[in-house]
Amino acid sequence: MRNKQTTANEIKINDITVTYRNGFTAIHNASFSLPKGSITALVGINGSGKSTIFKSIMGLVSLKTGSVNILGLSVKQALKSNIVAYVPQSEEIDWDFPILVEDVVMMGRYGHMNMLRMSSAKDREMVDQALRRVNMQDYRHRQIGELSGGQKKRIFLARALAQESQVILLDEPFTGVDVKTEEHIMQLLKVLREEGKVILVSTHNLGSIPEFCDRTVFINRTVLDEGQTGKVFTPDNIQKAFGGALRHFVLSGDLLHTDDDKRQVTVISDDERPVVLYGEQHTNTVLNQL
Ligand SMILES: Nc1ncnc2c1ncn2[C@@H]1O[C@H](COP(=O)(O)OP(=O)(O)OP(=O)(O)O)[C@@H](O)[C@H]1O
Repeated sequence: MRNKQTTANEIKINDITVTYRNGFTAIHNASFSLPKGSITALVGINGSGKSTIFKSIMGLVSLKTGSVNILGLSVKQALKSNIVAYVPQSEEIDWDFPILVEDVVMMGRYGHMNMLRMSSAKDREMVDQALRRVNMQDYRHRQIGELSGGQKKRIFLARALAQESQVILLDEPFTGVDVKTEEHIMQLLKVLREEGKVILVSTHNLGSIPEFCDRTVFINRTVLDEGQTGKVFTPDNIQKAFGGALRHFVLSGDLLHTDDDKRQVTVISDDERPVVLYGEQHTNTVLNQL
């Protein structure tokens, strides 16, 4: 039986296995929790199952084993209650579809409207507010397809804000965005965390994880490790998750020191923002982002 006491303050992924129709098992026996008022990074190589985890939380794939509990509700109940918002990867969207920016954001309000989808003053106010929060109010009458990659991301984030959801899932929010937009999105996510939202972000920007994610889940078709970023974001786990799939530079010995100091600088990069480690091999500490 569902125990509201232990799950109402978190999303609980419990031993899930997802097998696609072609028989491929993308995720097996994965378990982790996402507490309210936290930002969690979902980290793994291409094809490790990050999008499949998102789809499991949104009820878009059926589970072969296990369960997903969202703040005390089943996935079906959570979707019905409109408490889960999703910011998709850019590739998933047909940008040629003719639709205005403000209409994309208004889509976040659909769950609050009746069947005729007539927007109320409150709906319009929430759209205005959401556009202001992502600093895109001047673009509301533009076609979404005319915006840059970073601007499109902000509009989809605005749609999630307009939805007033409890849970925000962001699939690669920093891909193709400039540093300023990345900073802006991170600041906004921090504010949403303070508001008590549950935020799950898949990202290849390893360097920004210690800066803004309280928790990290490393996956490769199952959970390799998970917990507070300060504890689990270690060189060993990064290596375990990415193996040889990372760009890896080590500066040591003569390049750094004139004495026999054994400490070295290690720069590990999956995509854009690298993670920088300093210390002796295996005792490196994360120096945070460059
Ligand atoms: N509809 C599907 N049918 C069959 N296999 C699928 C389907 N969707 C995804 N897969 C497979 O499941 C695995 C996990 O895919 P998923 O999209 O979850 O990975 P990901 O970690 O999000 O990857 P990326 O970082 O490239 O976005 C991949 O091997 C993929 O080919």
